[in-house]
Amino acid sequence: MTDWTEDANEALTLSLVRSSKDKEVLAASEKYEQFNPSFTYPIYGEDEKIYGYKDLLIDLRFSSGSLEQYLSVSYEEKLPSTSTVDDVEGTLAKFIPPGYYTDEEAFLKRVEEDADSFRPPGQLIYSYTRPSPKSSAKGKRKRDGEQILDPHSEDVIEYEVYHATWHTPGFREYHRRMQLFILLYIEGGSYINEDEDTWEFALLYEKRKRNDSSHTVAYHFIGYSSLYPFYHYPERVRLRLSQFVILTPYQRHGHGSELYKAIYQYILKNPNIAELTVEDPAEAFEDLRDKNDLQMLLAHERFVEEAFGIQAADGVRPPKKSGHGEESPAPKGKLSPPIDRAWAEKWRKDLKIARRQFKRLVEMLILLHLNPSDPLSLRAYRLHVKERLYQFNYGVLSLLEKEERYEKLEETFQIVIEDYHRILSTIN
Ligand SMILES: CC(=O)SCCNC(=O)CCNC(=O)[C@H](O)C(C)(C)COP(=O)(O)OP(=O)(O)OC[C@H]1O[C@@H](n2cnc3c(N)ncnc32)[C@H](O)[C@@H]1OP(=O)(O)O
Repeated sequence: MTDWTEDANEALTLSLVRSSKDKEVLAASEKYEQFNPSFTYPIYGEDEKIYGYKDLLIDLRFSSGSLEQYLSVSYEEKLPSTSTVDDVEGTLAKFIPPGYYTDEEAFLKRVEEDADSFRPPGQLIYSYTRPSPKSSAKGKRKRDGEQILDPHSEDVIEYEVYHATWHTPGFREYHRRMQLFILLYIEGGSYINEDEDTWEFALLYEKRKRNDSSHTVAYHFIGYSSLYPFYHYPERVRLRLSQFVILTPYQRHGHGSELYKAIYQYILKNPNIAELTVEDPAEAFEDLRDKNDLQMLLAHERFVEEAFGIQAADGVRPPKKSGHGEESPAPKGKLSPPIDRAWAEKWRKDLKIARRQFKRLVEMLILLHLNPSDPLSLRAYRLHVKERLYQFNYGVLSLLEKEERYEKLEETFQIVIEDYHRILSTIN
């Protein structure tokens, strides 16, 4: 019997299309043609299935910078249209702006035009570089030939982060093309309300030089984050990071971390913003945030000096375990429980980190050099963490009997500590 049901996540294929000139500069590892969404349930329903087709392909392409869209639906066979056969294009069309391309030739022409003219919307707030995937081959003799490549040529790729608001010219339309990625990649993600005027956005692009003598650059979209300001007493705002996405081909290359750093630097520099908070973070994002926050704190000379009681001259990193079961001497800094709360709060405010996150970071940093053979320190640490956990879970814990409450708290403590060890093991 023929199965007329297709998996919507497999049928929907996404691609970012570069102009022919821009494709020339790519390394083989970058020629990611197509990728699939993680979720399609907001579009095609809870079970992410499409009924009525065989070998269905929903080909949704984006011009890699301007995000102009092209949509084509094809299939091997289709059942005669009835109410149970899904309207593939009509359903998706409700989630993208009208006027998308359906003529491939016209779309590819647009891609070529946009590659020359597209510039990111908004203001440049942050940039970084990465070695080009091609650069590792440079300067080395190729195994299959005589050619020695020039080690000084285009070895790095630049990346730029732009800050935009609804008032940025053309941004509203741009955002309408971009927001589909939220539905496709963030579990529980939904479109934001365009009528709320105060949304802010951080947009990440790859800035790629052409191979020719013109030195033209083209911008390719990598990901973005949307942020919402809430009132913060008495006269500032707290910026809440609401959505954050890095497109599949660029994931796990440190771009999410750089976009996060860009947002954090923007907040640090802006006197109107009191702190950064995050709305309902996914686990992968929590890890990204923890890692970057910890690295930032450990690179902060003055913080490390005060926290660990070591002089900058001794190296800004806190003392590490010797690796032979012996511990280095316990540090004499402020990060030994009981913690000086006023000291911690001053740093939290200066660094504009949300309260719960800062407390977690402090707990992780204490753990970094806690001597497991010193029962007094261990006890002080346990009390320190449990006090926060008790307050955080007060609603649930207060309903339990005393014994059960202790058990639950201990259980939670062990889970938290295990997770801290996992995160700490990845940062050195
Ligand atoms: C507030 C919110 O919007 S929460 C929603 C977050 N967004 C999503 O889930 C959308 C889909 N996913 C993404 O867009 C990306 O994968 C992100 C934003 C989660 C991560 O971006 P990336 O560019 O891949 O992150 P980056 O390469 O900087 O990774 C930094 C660290 O984050 C953690 N991390 C990143 N991706 C993952 C993952 N899929 N699973 C577990 N940990 C992860 C790791 O600790 C990683 O360090 P490592 O690579 O050395 O192990």
